[in-house]
Amino acid sequence: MDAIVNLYRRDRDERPAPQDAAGRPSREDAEAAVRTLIRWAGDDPEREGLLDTPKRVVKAYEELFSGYRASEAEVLAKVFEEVEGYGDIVLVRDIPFHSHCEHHMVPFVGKAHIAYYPSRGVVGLSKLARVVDVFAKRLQTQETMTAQIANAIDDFLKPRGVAILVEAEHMCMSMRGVQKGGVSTLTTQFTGVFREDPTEQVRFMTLVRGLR
Ligand SMILES: Nc1nc2c(ncn2[C@@H]2O[C@H](COP(=O)(O)OP(=O)(O)OP(=O)(O)O)[C@@H](O)[C@H]2O)c(=O)[nH]1
Ligand SMILES: [Zn+2]
Repeated sequence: MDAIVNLYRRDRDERPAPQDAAGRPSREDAEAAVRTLIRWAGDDPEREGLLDTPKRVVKAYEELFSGYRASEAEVLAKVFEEVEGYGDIVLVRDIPFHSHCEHHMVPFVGKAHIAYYPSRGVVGLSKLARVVDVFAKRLQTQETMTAQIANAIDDFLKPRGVAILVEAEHMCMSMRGVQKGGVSTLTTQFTGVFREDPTEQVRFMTLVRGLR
């Protein structure tokens, strides 16, 4: 388990800063690349219905991959130190997200469930959903995304522990390739008390699956 966590930490540390725009192609270059892909798919980028498509696709990419220009540090910067006697799990479940796998650049779509045990403070609940999007809106694997979310909350909040469950359907498995629709992939990451104490993991899973 430690080896896996360390792998992800190393992976995260060695990534080029996502905000670094050096070497980024121009908008015109990106639009030309879309025209090439349209031709590769077998259509004519000069026909009426497709004329504005490269522009739209590039604009959509700005939105779908906005995570490269977002920072978990900014999202999690505001910690409320006052917990006023609360010392149990905070769980925010069913956070919807959509991401793109780094293998095919095809969407994977699902939900994240995030819990932490506060120690020195809590964050606004929306920040947990925002931190999901920081990482979801980049190219990656579900495993990496799960680890990155857990590590970010661990690093910035310094809680007694973090537990994350991510469940998603990968369109690269349903729309192409093996063509198995409706398959769920579940990934988890536990730190601190959740990693050390299996009963806390069970409690987390029970709360995630519990009363609706
Ligand atoms: N572990 C992991 N695998 C993923 C994820 N997203 C996609 N994949 C897998 O990435 C693999 C890529 O396999 P390759 O053999 O290199 O590519 P491929 O020929 O397109 O594979 P097929 O999807 O089996 O057709 C596939 O097995 C995908 O199911 C992810 O988030 N995590
Ligand atoms: Zn894929």
